[in-house]
Amino acid sequence: MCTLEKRGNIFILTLTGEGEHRLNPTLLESILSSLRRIRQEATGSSALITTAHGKFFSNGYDLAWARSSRERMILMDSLLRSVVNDLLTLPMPTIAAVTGHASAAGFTLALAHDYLLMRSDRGFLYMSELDISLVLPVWFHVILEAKVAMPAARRHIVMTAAKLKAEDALRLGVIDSAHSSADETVEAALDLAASLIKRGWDGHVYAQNRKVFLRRVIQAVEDTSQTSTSRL
Ligand SMILES: CCCCCCCCCCCCC/C=C/C(=O)SCCNC(=O)CCNC(=O)[C@H](O)C(C)(C)COP(=O)(O)OP(=O)(O)OC[C@H]1O[C@@H](n2cnc3c(N)ncnc32)[C@H](O)[C@@H]1OP(=O)(O)O
Repeated sequence: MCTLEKRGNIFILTLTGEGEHRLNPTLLESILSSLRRIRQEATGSSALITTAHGKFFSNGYDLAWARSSRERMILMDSLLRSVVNDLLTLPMPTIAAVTGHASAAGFTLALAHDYLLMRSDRGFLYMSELDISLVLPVWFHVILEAKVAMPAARRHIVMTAAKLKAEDALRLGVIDSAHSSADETVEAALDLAASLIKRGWDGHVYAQNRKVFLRRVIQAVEDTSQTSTSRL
């Protein structure tokens, strides 16, 4: 599940518990509910930080739940698309404070934020599809293309299923900053959020500019005709 805390104009969405924070309908609906609350409660210039408890930020889709049926895979994909679309249209800056492993759909969830801060002592960013004989959904890659500039870096991430530590992710331009611990990562995210809020932007104008800046990503997220042909 997840919790939502408000500190001044900073919203902190935390994936709770010591588990892998696998993205299944229960967790995805909980995130969607929190994002709806943020839209209702935000007043003035605000920011969102998404983080997690334990050694995982999110270990990706809950394949154990979904493998039994195509319908379940499609539902999981559809709900994650909704979460990502809500993040991409949220009227405030968004920051992922990656305090643990982020795999495949969990990595994509982190990439759906405007900023990505990561702990350097533990945790990988890991597009694991090749290792688990699944095919990367096109929309996952469209997000990766928008966030990671170098083709060689994207090839390393997708075509070698690299387990990126924070120092690798920083060198490859995947993350904005690396920090010595989970607590340091959240502290840095709070500092970044405060500095962005201080600019006093109109959140709806911010969201409209992000829609221009990431228009191809939003198109891909909304285009459900591009579902992957992964093996279940
Ligand atoms: C036909 C259907 C059509 C339908 C249409 C819609 C379909 C849509 C679906 C399509 C699906 C495709 C997309 C898929 C999306 C998904 O999300 S699928 C699920 C993806 N998830 C996974 O694959 C899980 C991957 N995770 C793992 O393999 C592991 O959990 C892990 C991330 C590698 C972590 O493993 P674990 O052993 O738990 O790790 P640790 O014990 O924490 O660490 C291992 C060792 O590494 C050391 N370490 C960790 N971090 C660091 C660091 N930053 N620096 C240095 N060292 C580090 C750690 O200390 C450990 O070392 P030892 O202690 O020495 O072992």
